[in-house]
Amino acid sequence: MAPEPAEAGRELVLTVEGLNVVYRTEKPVHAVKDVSITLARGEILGLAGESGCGKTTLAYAINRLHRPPAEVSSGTVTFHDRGGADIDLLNLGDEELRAFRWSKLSMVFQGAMNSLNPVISIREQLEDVLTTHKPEMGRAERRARCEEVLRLVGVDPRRLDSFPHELSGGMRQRVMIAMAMLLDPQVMIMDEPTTALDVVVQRGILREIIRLRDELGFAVVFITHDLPLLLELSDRIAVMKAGEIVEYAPATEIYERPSHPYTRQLLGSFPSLTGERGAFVRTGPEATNVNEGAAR
Ligand SMILES: Nc1ncnc2c1ncn2[C@@H]1O[C@H](COP(=O)(O)OP(=O)(O)OP(=O)(O)O)[C@@H](O)[C@H]1O
Repeated sequence: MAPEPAEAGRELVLTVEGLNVVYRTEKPVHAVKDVSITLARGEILGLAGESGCGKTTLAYAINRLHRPPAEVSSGTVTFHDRGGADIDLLNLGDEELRAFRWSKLSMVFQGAMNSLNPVISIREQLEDVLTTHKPEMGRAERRARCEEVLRLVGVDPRRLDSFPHELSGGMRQRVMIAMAMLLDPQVMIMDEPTTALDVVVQRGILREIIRLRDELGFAVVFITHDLPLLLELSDRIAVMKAGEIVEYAPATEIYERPSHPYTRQLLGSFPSLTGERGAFVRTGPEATNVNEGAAR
């Protein structure tokens, strides 16, 4: 499937072309099949599909985080840097890759909140990212940046001296999002970032993500099996089935005119989407009142 041309006037930040990922196990699993997607600057791209369809494998491969037995058998991933340079992600050396991750593209994983080190304070864990990537940064500046990102995600900076177990699950996940934002990346890949949280907390965090995207202009690949949530959040949606992207269109089009039978089936499996069409509210960048919409 050829990548969709960028919408008029929208500059691209990421292009994935013909990507194939295979798990080289005894019986090889072709988990990602000829996937081509583009991500525009500031865009929220939703990646939908049932468990096991290959969403996580795709996200890992984009950021070169896949490990054997997973192998990218063909395809390209190109990052279009702010300065105009194109970065061929699949061919970066290890050092370049380390410098690239977090600073240009960061990831918030499924259950990331549990990956915080329990015996190290939030401050130390955030500062560690800065010391590694920006060794030139002074102590005061580092502290200020950590406070700033916590504020951005709605966590009181006084929490910096807390340990992970002293924070609720929602707060820990916000801390992980803050960490992903520390170096001001151009792209964030979020893999089921709120699935483990209750609906109210989930809504709050999603509202923050939309607001921050509007303010800071980063692009997001948002992965979830929760299609109703993606319809509200995303500009475009790619629907994945058994490793393939079977439909790829603006969220409104997916909702109003789903063309693939599998998309229709997915939409049909969410009772909240099958009622009065007028009840549905989109909260994309064009929506006038993003916060109110997302709060529903
Ligand atoms: N280490 C592995 N070895 C072999 N096959 C794997 C491995 N990891 C994943 N797979 C297979 O690859 C396919 C895609 O899995 P993946 O985890 O990417 O799907 P997903 O859509 O992200 O699912 P979920 O929403 O449950 O995380 C599945 O068939 C899965 O069984």
